[in-house]
Amino acid sequence: MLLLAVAFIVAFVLLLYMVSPLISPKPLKLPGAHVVVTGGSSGIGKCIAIECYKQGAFITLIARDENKLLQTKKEIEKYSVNDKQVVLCISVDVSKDYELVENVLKQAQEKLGPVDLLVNCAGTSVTGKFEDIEVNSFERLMGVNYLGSVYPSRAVIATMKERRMGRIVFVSSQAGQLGLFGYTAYSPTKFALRGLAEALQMEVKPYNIYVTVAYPPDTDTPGFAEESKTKPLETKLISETSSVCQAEQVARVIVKDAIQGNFNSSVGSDGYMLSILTSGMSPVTSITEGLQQVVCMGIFRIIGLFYLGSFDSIVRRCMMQREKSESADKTE
Ligand SMILES: NC(=O)C1=CN([C@@H]2O[C@H](COP(=O)(O)OP(=O)(O)OC[C@H]3O[C@@H](n4cnc5c(N)ncnc54)[C@H](OP(=O)(O)O)[C@@H]3O)[C@@H](O)[C@H]2O)C=CC1
Ligand SMILES: CCCCCCCCCCCCCCCC(=O)[C@@H](N)CO
Repeated sequence: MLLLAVAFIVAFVLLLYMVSPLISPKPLKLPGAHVVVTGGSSGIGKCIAIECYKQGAFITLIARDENKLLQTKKEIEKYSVNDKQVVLCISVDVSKDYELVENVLKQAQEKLGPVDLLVNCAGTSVTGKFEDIEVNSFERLMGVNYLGSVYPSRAVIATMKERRMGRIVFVSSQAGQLGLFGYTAYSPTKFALRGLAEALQMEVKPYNIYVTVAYPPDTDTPGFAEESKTKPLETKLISETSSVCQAEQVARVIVKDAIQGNFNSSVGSDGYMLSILTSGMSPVTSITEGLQQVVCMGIFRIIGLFYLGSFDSIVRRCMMQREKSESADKTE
């Protein structure tokens, strides 16, 4: 009986592997490809642009600050692998006016050809207690992080469908996989990207277009330094659970996953566990990935419950500390 069950499982797994070429996309060829990176003038976006440029791609950088763009262009050009390569800069706010975003992307495509890979990396964060975050910050973050990814994607998708090829990356965050103290304005914008990516992937898969959602951990960038200035103590302590990554490393992983057309892109062991744990109804891009999810999800939930317990106790300790020092202040 046991033997029969084992034989059945083995046969099932073999069958899965036989059909695996049907669900695994063909890798994207970066040499000569046109890669657009929003938020490409700083941090993770800049490193993604450098990584693609090193592999022979033509780059369009999109961000608001022109000086930062030009400086980054110079920095990237140091890594050229042939003399035809171009780095184009476009100064535009990705979150304000759809028509404008569509226009500048049209111009970029006239110069460097149709977009092969779009990386939506422009984003920003605000941390604080729910009641301390300015009301307009909720709207602003949704604008930049969510709509700022919708607009460029919406602007390139028709051409990608016509060409029956293309890749779109959404840079979410580990805070787009679980909600943490201090991230009431930021997390929802990153969760939203996951919903967008799942729905879009189902629409465009028959057109050979693949969508990737990246969930980076805390990463050493100018944006992270800015965020750290006003981060609540609770958020700091909780985040220290996992260490801060280098932007180059995060970028390498994202570019590799985008090339392979993986739906999910995560960094490190926490990232791996979180992605398995939150895989839900997201598409799989390899049999191995599906099997890992089936086998590991329960165990990772148990580990996750311990993490949640420790986060709750951090929050409680901070609250008690605060109340103690407040009452001490009053009695003085
Ligand atoms: N660093 C981290 O710890 C993590 C970051 N992330 C995500 O990764 C992405 C990049 O983060 P990071 O590298 O730290 O960020 P940085 O702040 O270092 O860079 C942000 C980039 O986005 C551009 N940008 C911001 N707002 C707009 C806008 N409205 N229109 C166009 N461009 C804009 C900025 O240029 P300019 O200001 O000139 O427009 C800049 O190029 C973000 O989406 C972030 O949420 C995810 C997980 C962890
Ligand atoms: C089995 C499950 C294990 C779970 C481990 C969870 C560890 C959580 C650490 C979360 C760190 C928050 C990252 C946010 C980064 C970000 O987006 C901002 N820095 C942007 O600037």
